[in-house]
Amino acid sequence: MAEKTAGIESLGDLRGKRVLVRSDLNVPLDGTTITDDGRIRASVPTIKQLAEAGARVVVTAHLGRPKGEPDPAYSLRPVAERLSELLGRPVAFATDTVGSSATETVEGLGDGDVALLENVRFNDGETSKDDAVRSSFADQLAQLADAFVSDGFGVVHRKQASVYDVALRLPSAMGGLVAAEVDVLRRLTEHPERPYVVVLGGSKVSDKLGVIDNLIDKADKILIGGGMVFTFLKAQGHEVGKSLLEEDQLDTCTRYLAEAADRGVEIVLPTDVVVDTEFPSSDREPEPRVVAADAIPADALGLDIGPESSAAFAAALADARTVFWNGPMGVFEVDAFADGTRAVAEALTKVDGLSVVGGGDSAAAVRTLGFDEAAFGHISTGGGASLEFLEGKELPGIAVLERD
Ligand SMILES: Nc1ncnc2c1ncn2[C@@H]1O[C@H](COP(=O)(O)OP(=O)(O)OP(=O)(O)O)[C@@H](O)[C@H]1O
Ligand SMILES: O=C(O)[C@H](O)COP(=O)(O)O
Repeated sequence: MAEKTAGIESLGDLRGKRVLVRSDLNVPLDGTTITDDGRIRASVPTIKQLAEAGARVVVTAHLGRPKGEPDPAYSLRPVAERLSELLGRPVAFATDTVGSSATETVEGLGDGDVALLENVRFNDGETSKDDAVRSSFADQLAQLADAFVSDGFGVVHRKQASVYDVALRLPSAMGGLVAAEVDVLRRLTEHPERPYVVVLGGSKVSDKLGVIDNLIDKADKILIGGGMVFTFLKAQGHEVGKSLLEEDQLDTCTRYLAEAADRGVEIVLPTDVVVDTEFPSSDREPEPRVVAADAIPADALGLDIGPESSAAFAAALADARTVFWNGPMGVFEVDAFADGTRAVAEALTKVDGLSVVGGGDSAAAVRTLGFDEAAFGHISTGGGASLEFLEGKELPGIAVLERD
């Protein structure tokens, strides 16, 4: 994909030009404190590159999922401050996206200056399914700039005004972050070195089953942990107590298990799990217990893979030459249920080949558990986007840059 798509140099001399950059600055916040700034750091090189080229850089991004109107809980102001620290230069903050503050802020930029517009999802035109509504918002965004750079890999799977429609209105280019992400993910889908092991976990079971469908004829082993486990265990006829379960996906899981067996792909499920009687909360000390995966008590729920499974997953990863990991193995945010995720992360750091971590929570897990990012081949900034890429779906934010 990337080789067909022009990079920033294709936009010509940018000195004095207003360049709108779509970044993914959707970071986790605790109040106004950024708890993981990985996506901001990943966005810095492109913004810096444009500023150094003399462009007047106008960054647009979303935070969370506000309902198409301003909501102070989702303000990008704290992100503007962090971006400014990381860039080592002021970042002007516009308190709206296309209104008077945005216009004045952009007008006030000198060559090489940087501005961040308030959360683009405070405008209902951004995410509207109605093409006309999205288009009219995209027209307003486009008026703020002379060129567009798409650099928010985490949103390229969204057909939204600041990702898709604006690229139809301005000379557009792919930013270095999107190009690098596409390049690595392509290595996972085209001729991966073998053995190729995929590790899936997390809580969004239905979101991830499509990936299994697409990888079942590419991967050698698929290791399943996290909240996904229980729908598979149930599909195998085991009781899962109060664990996360997506009943409507049982048939799909049964089909994948059969298909994998037919094709000689090993689907590895945990043999033991760490359970508790309640989901962790701040007003109760966890009481973790290890039980066999086929004997989860009716009053318990699985919150991590057990030690035997962690060792088995690490062993399955030991000789891998290509690994893709998406979704934590357990509720890693709570120490009592973080061991499985820690074991998989540790195993990935030892892979002799390409190891890719995809998914916002998995990437955050790696960092909060104290691993050095450099020990992994690549940590993707995209959760849904990297999954949809691996599912083989067309990503609107990339397709729009590649059109003739
Ligand atoms: N057994 C479990 N039961 C319930 N929740 C779980 C379980 N194991 C992991 N989780 C939760 O799954 C969440 C992460 O799942 P998710 O599918 O969102 O991961 P991700 O794909 O890495 O992230 P994102 O979709 O944000 O990019 C974590 O908050 C974790 O606590
Ligand atoms: O967190 C993400 O995966 C991206 O920022 C996209 O956010 P969204 O799922 O709300 O579109």
